[in-house]
Amino acid sequence: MIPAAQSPLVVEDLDVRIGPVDVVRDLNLAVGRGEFWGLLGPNGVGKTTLLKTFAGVFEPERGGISLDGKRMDERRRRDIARRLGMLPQHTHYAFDATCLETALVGRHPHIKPWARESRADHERARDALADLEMLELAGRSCMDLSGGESRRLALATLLVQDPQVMLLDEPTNHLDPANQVTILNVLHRQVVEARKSAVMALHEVNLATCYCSHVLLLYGNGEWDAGPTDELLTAENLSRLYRCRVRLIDDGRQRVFAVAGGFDRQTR
Ligand SMILES: Nc1ncnc2c1ncn2[C@@H]1O[C@H](COP(=O)(O)OP(=O)(O)OP(=O)(O)O)[C@@H](O)[C@H]1O
Repeated sequence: MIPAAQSPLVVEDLDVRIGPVDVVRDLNLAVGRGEFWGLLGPNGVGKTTLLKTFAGVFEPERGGISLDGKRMDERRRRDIARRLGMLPQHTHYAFDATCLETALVGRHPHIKPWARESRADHERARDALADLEMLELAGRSCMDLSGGESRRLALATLLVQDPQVMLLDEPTNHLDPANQVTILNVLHRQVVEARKSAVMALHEVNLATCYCSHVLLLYGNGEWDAGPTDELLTAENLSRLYRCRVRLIDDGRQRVFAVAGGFDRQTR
């Protein structure tokens, strides 16, 4: 087992609260290289708030976060941006730029202020757009994209940034099932082949089962559970998590979780 100190993202004794919502109490976690963590919990439990805390942009009540062995609050923002990147839940583009120019913004933490992006930076941006099946849109304005295309462009920009730690807030938002699989395959390759570390908030439990090596479950009132996906993603835990009855369906080829309401009606 990798010692926690060598994990790119280490969370120690963390208490997070927003308004009246107790997000976590005493959270301890080490996200290692090659680990893909799923962050699951009901609406409003604090997944986005916790990701923002991991990114160093939301202040915890207690405890701290270390990035590559150094406390986050001792690092400069530019240094953090070279090591950690976040895909926010919503994608808004403030400037009318092409998709290629927008993706190139991901290189900014790596180049000197006022310097131009290099040929290698351009190649990296084109490769990321190609990975997200968006190369044909490279010259299109980012203002003219559909919801799903905007989402894929935001993810391409994150790939161009190339951080060790990726924080992903519902990356599959706005995407049809095929595109969900496309982008999760890209992210999974980043994690497994390039040995990156990812924490991804999502609501699609069956995608978490397929892609995540570990899960962090937020139950509300500061309660949480963390560990390997195989151990923690059970019908019992999911029923408690979402406060509705969840069943495991296993046809011998695939195991899927289903909310029992609709399923019960079909099989009665
Ligand atoms: N700036 C704020 N001030 C006060 N409360 C806030 C603020 N931002 C968010 N909240 C509240 O904090 C709680 C947690 O919000 P958060 O967005 O982290 O939840 P979430 O688990 O990501 O939700 P969802 O699954 O719906 O995206 C919610 O009740 C939300 O209304």
